[in-house]
Amino acid sequence: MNLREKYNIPSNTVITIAGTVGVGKSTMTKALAEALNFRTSYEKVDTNPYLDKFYDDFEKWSFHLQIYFLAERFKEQKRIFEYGGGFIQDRSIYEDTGIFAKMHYDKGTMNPIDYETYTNLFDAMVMTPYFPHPNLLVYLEGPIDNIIGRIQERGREMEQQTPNDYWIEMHERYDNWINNFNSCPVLRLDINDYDLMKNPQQIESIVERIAYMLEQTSHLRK
Ligand SMILES: Nc1ncnc2c1ncn2[C@@H]1O[C@H](COP(=O)(O)OP(=O)(O)O)[C@@H](O)[C@H]1O
Ligand SMILES: Nc1ncnc2c1ncn2[C@H]1C[C@H](O)[C@@H](COP(=O)(O)O)O1
Repeated sequence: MNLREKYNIPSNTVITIAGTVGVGKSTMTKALAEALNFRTSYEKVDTNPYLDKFYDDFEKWSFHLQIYFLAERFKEQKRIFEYGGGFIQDRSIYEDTGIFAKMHYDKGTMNPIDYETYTNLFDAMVMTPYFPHPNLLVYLEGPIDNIIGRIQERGREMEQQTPNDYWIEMHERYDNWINNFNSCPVLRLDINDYDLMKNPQQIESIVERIAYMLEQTSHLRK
């Protein structure tokens, strides 16, 4: 019996993992998908044709990058729907607009016309009754110093070369964003409360908490 069966998690569940860059979403996505025998939907970083250019020149490339991410996530959304759920998704679509696009608009590195075009497109695509929201958003959070340490250790050059102020501002914005988020149920996990790299068996207690949240919010399922 796998953990999904043990904790009575419906096989069509969709769980999205959210949190700032480097907090551990991909690691959590992999561990949860293995534990629950679910499919994964990862953010493609290595094959993203805009990401390096974006970190080199935010102003020039922020609109292109947002459009690219929106298209990629929408395709993934369609794939999840076609399989009938049973997915762990690495980063939610909500963060694109709620964190990244907004942050660059506020900083002046995404121009107001591009921002309006992007948010109109996002709202038309996502904020419709036809868009299936995930059953649960697992939000990973932790101290900014640990997170910057992980970004440095992971070694994506463009992120390593980005000033720490960028990560600090993003971290603060995430805090505000999650406190006001209400598009689907949320389970918050502090990265200091588990270590899936040293103790992979800790995934069971996380699955247990996920199962509890899903049970508590089961009336929201269609
Ligand atoms: N519990 C942990 N302890 C130490 N390092 C971790 C832990 N979880 C993830 N990492 C490391 O932190 C870095 C960022 O993790 P990752 O899962 O890629 O984050 P994200 O997908 O949120 O950007 C990776 O190098 C990963 O190996
Ligand atoms: N919507 C986005 N806008 C700008 N940058 C983004 C967006 N979504 C992801 N990113 C960046 C941030 C990181 O450099 C990589 C991957 O994110 P990660 O949190 O490491 O999975 O893409």
